[in-house]
Amino acid sequence: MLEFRDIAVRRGDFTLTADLAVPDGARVAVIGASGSGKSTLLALVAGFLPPDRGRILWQGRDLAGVPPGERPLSVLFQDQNLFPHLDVAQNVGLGLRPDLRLDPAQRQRVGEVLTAVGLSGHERRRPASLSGGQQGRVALARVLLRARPILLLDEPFAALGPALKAEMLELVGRIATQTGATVLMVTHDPRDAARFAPQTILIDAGVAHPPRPTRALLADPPPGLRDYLG
Ligand SMILES: Nc1ncnc2c1ncn2[C@@H]1O[C@H](COP(=O)(O)OP(=O)(O)OP(=O)(O)O)[C@@H](O)[C@H]1O
Repeated sequence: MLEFRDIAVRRGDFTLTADLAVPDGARVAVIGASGSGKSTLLALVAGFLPPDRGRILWQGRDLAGVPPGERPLSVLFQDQNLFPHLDVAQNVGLGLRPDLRLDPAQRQRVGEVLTAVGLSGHERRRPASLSGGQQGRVALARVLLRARPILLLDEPFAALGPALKAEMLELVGRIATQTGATVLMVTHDPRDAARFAPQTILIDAGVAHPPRPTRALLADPPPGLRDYLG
């Protein structure tokens, strides 16, 4: 379980509070207006931002003081975190060893995850020569390879068209099932939330609310969310 216990964090004039828990293996959307604190919530879990108050616990262990690279998670942003000077296989291999000194078994594993995301035969290509969807697949292959128990997604497919985005979310769903990951996904699109996440954390007026069933939330949105959805 991922727990936000009595969390408060300030960024300039803005304060976000959170007191909630996310069950193991859950897929949870994070929605709220622009500037409501969605990325801030993920940054707390990732360890990019320390809380001013409260604790974040994973399986009962306080994550305070654990550096981002040692946290039990993978993060995917919109830019897909790909390195332009490295080829596809290297970009994926980084997920196992930042120095890329992979042993034969690890190299084989890179090949397997590239096959799993439909990129077999593209190992030597650079990210710039790939389509947006293919770049997304490279990033997801790395997530699959790392198989960390928490996956944080900050609108990673926002730049893709609707069909491709749906395909990518489907792939994320498969990877999450395969790895058993608990997923937090920031999105501006309620359709993505409905499609991907049975539960949703709504952030409104500086408060991240405990997860609620997504469909019920979208069917009868509270005033703040209704204004945002338009
Ligand atoms: N480095 C910073 N310094 C000061 N204030 C910040 C900083 N980063 C974010 N903020 C403020 O914190 C609040 C929450 O920002 P955050 O990026 O978490 O919102 P968001 O919901 O992810 O927004 P968006 O949907 O536009 O990406 C905003 O009011 C923002 O202005």
